[in-house]
Amino acid sequence: MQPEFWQQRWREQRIGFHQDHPTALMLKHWPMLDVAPGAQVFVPLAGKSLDMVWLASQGHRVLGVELSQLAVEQFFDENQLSPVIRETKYGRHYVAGLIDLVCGDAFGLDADVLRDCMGVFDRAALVALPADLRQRYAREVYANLPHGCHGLLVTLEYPQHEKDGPPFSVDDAEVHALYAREWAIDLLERERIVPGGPRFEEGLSRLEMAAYGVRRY
Ligand SMILES: C[S@@+](CC[C@H](N)C(=O)[O-])C[C@H]1O[C@@H](n2cnc3c(N)ncnc32)[C@H](O)[C@@H]1O
Repeated sequence: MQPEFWQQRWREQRIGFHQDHPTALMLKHWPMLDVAPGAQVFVPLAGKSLDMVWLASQGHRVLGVELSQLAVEQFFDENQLSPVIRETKYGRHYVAGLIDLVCGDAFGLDADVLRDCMGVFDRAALVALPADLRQRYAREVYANLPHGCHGLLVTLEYPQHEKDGPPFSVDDAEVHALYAREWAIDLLERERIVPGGPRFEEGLSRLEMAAYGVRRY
């Protein structure tokens, strides 16, 4: 999945993954995870997700990263936020209130910039990546999060041969293979999505969404 693929999706506004509300599984499970209110929460592959607004409303500082400048600009415009912009080696940071959204490559982040992220929220991020990049993502991005960091990972599962991603199917075995050496993984909920809907699920015989609590040892 090359950056140009996503840049084009944003240019053409083919962003069916975007929700005009915060993720329901986050609203349900986040409060039980006990991420301290002042903790910074990492939101990888953030898009213009309203999850960032909700996390900030809970008192969290948010560190998002998103490749597309269009997505970043739409996020601040649509939420009536006026960001202050500064450049670092990680990209262009747009900062407003508790939210710091970096327009840059998640694979360019290091342990230094992520050192305060005691929380993580991953929706449509791991599953947006093809298999080889998922391995790099776990090894190179999650590995830079501090010990004790905890949060929520939302995945999708469906018969991969029935449809091409993204989003890709990432099953329970893969989640464990990617993370279990460094992270405690706890399946919180698995939700069956009724097939035949008008969006991505069209044509799939089975589609499930799973929410995992994750905690770095
Ligand atoms: C499927 S979307 C999900 C966005 C958001 N998490 C949501 O729930 O709406 C994936 C996003 O990741 C961005 N992206 C893809 N690869 C990236 C990378 N290497 N670094 C930062 N952002 C990336 C894309 O531009 C796209 O906006």
